[in-house]
Amino acid sequence: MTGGLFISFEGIDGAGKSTHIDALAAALRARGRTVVTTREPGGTPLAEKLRALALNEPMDPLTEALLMFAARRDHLLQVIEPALARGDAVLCDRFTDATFAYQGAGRGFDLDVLAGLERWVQSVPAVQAPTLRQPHLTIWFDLAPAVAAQRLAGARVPDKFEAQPQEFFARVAAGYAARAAADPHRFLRVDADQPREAVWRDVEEGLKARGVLA
Ligand SMILES: Nc1ncnc2c1ncn2[C@@H]1O[C@H](COP(=O)(O)OP(=O)(O)OP(=O)(O)O)[C@@H](O)[C@H]1O
Ligand SMILES: Cc1cn([C@H]2C[C@H](O)[C@@H](COP(=O)(O)O)O2)c(=O)[nH]c1=O
Repeated sequence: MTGGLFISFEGIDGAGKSTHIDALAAALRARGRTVVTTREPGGTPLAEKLRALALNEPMDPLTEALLMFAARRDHLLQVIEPALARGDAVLCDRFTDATFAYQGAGRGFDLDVLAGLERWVQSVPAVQAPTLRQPHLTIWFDLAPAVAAQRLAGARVPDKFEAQPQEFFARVAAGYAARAAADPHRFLRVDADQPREAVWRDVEEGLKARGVLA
C-alpha cells in the first residue's frame, strides 16, 4: 500500500493499545514505510498542555469535549496532515472515536453536538467536502472493563479517567461498539482478552486481510 496511511488505536484504558503500536510501527518500517507514532489528546506541544488539563482537572463534559477537539485540531494541522501529505504512515493512540466513547457514551454528552464538532475540526483542506479526515483504519482492542482494571491495578497513579468506576468503562465500551457497528469497514475489532502474542497475531492477520501488511 502506498500513499499516506492513517491508523488509530482505540479501546478502554488498559485494553492493550500501546503494547501493539510499537510492534506495528516496526512491522511497517521493515516493509520500507516511514512511520509517525503519536497520541491523542496530545502529539504537539500545545495539545500536550491541553492533555494535562483534560486528564487531571475537573470540568464539565462540554469543556472536556472542547479541549479534546481543540487538541485534535492542532494535532491534525501540525502533525497528522503533513505526515499524510508526505505519504507516511501515522499510528495514532486514540482519535475521535474516543471522544464519542468517553465524552459521549461515558459522560452522556450529546452525540449530535460531538458530530458537529467533528465536522468542524476534521474538515481540512486535503480532504474534499463533504468528507472529513478520518483514520483509514481503526483497530479496536475490545476488552471487558473488569479485565482492563486488573491489568492497570497498581501499574501507575490513575488519572481522572482511569479513576472512573467500571460502570463508566462499560458505557465507554458500549460507545466503541456503537461506533464500530456504524462504520464496520473502518473498524478492525480485536479480542484483547488473549495473551499478547495472540492479540498481535490477530492484528497482523486483520491488517494482511485489508492489504495494509503484505
Ligand atoms: N494481552 C495482554 N495480556 C496481559 N496483559 C497485557 C496484555 N496487553 C497489555 N498488557 C498489560 O496491560 C497494561 C495495559 O496495557 P497498555 O498500556 O498497552 O494498554 P492501553 O490500552 O494503551 O492503556 P491506556 O489507554 O490506559 O494507556 C500494561 O501493563 C501491559 O503490559
Ligand atoms: C482522545 C481522547 C482521550 N480521552 C481519554 C481516554 C484516556 O483515559 C485518556 C488518554 O489516556 P491514554 O493513556 O493516552 O489512553 O484520555 C477522552 O476522554 N476523550 C478523547 O477524545
